[in-house]
Amino acid sequence: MLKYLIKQSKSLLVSASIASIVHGVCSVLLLAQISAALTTAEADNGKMAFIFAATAFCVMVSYVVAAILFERLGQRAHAELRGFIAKRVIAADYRQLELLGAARIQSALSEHCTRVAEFFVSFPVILTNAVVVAGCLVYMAFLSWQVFLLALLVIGFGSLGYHLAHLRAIRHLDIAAEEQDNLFAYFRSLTDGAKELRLNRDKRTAFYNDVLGQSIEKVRKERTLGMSIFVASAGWGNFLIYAFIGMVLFMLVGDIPDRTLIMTGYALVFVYMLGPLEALLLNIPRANLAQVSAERIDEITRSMSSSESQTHKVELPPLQSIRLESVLHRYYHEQKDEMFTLGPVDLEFHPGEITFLVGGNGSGKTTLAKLLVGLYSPEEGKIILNGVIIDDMNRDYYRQLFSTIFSDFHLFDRLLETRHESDLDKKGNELLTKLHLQHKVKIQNGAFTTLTLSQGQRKRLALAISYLENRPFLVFDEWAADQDPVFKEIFYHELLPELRAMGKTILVISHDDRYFHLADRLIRMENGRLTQVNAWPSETESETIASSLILAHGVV
Ligand SMILES: Nc1ncnc2c1ncn2[C@@H]1O[C@H](COP(=O)(O)OP(=O)(O)OP(=O)(O)O)[C@@H](O)[C@H]1O
Repeated sequence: MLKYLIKQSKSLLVSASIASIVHGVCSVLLLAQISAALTTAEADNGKMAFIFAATAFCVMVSYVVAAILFERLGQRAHAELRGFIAKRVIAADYRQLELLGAARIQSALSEHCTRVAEFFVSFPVILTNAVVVAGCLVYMAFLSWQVFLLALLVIGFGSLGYHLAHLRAIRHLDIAAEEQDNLFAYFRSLTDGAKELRLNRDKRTAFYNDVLGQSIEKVRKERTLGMSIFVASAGWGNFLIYAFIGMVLFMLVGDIPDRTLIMTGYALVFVYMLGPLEALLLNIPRANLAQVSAERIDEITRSMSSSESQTHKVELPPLQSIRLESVLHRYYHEQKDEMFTLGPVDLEFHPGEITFLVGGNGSGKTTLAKLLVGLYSPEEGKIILNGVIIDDMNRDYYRQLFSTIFSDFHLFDRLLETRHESDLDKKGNELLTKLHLQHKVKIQNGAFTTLTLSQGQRKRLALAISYLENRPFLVFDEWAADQDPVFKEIFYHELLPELRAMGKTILVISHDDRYFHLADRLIRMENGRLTQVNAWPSETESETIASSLILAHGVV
């Protein structure tokens, strides 16, 4: 991931790095000039002052340029990452997203993204200070090769200690990053489960103490451990530096004649080098944290594979028929080591036909609908549209035939239409009136004035959107379940026949046995299998089917 970001902003990164290196080099030159001014007896003060001022100016300019460029780089990386993950989420196979879960995606989009972007804040600090430290070492080598060799020895020891610490620390940071994904799921429960938590004190206490609190604590503990190991290794580095200074001052320099002069030069270099070294040791762990987050993002985006090609076609073919041939799908439930199998299903749909899909809870109705509309690809069997087999190459195109309202539907706050029809607002508001919503919500400039509606009203709004989408095939998954009796009547007796008259193909998943007789065809699902395909049930027949459903579930 870091490599991808670096590649995306190559020129900006190169410019920012050059500015950082110039800043580091100029800082060391400044040091050399200060040292020379202090230790050289006869010197051309005017010339030295001029060079000093020019170098100081370069330090200032290179610092500002590097800081601005890296800030831009950081913000760009953040935006790129968010865009990259969002695009992957949009393109991912729906089933992969279900398996991955919303929490992990949220965690990648928020926290992990921020940490990776922070790399670009740490990077200039690391780069500039590494240049200053390297420059100081070179300057020391210039003063004395023995001191330089000693410095290399110290750096060798420091790096070894740092590497060992790094291996251990990364393990803890990885555990923290993994737990953070769970934490995001619990954060969602805080808002999604707000009613339940308020109504039940025990649930609230147990949720906080045993679930959320423990997860927060685990992230805190593991991250603290990981970062403490890094900080300890920074301390080890600091200790080595002082040991190095001590050895140079008291052992290497010893009682040489020009001791004071030489000592002044060294002392200056050491003092000058300490700040950058500390900054270096502190910022490397941050870069490591970014690396851990980048790996996590990689892992999450890798599991969002997309086997399908995205459609670019705008025109849809006239729907003649959709045929499901021996279509099969399986869910594997890991915890219970259980498998739910839907199918093999054979079914055919034609335009202007209302099909009711009925069956008990968990029998597989929604799963069949997801297969039909192309959200799942069949594990076995095939779906055939107008004689053409649907596969990964054309499934996205095929999906554009459908407008669906599943029970867990989502309402966007605006009509997301790329066909910019000028009278979209007018058409939308007429539909809202038709669905008795005109006093609750309006469409203005393509956006809904509010979404704070009752569940039944939200479903009517979703229905209005389905009308506007004007797709040939409509799927309603227990749409009428939240409607009052009056609107249920309107839905089954007026809206469905009207949609059929418009030539739409309609699949209605329903438990409303009173209306089964209104279907052109009634199909029944039981434990993943279609047990009955019934054309044009009469009113008495639909009552019989309803009672057989009740008997099948022992509800009498
Ligand atoms: N996303 C999923 N991952 C794993 N298993 C699932 C998933 N969705 C449904 N299942 C399982 O598949 C079975 C059928 O579920 P489905 O939602 O299709 O039933 P349904 O007939 O629509 O039920 P209901 O009338 O309650 O809406 C259930 O036993 C359920 O446990």
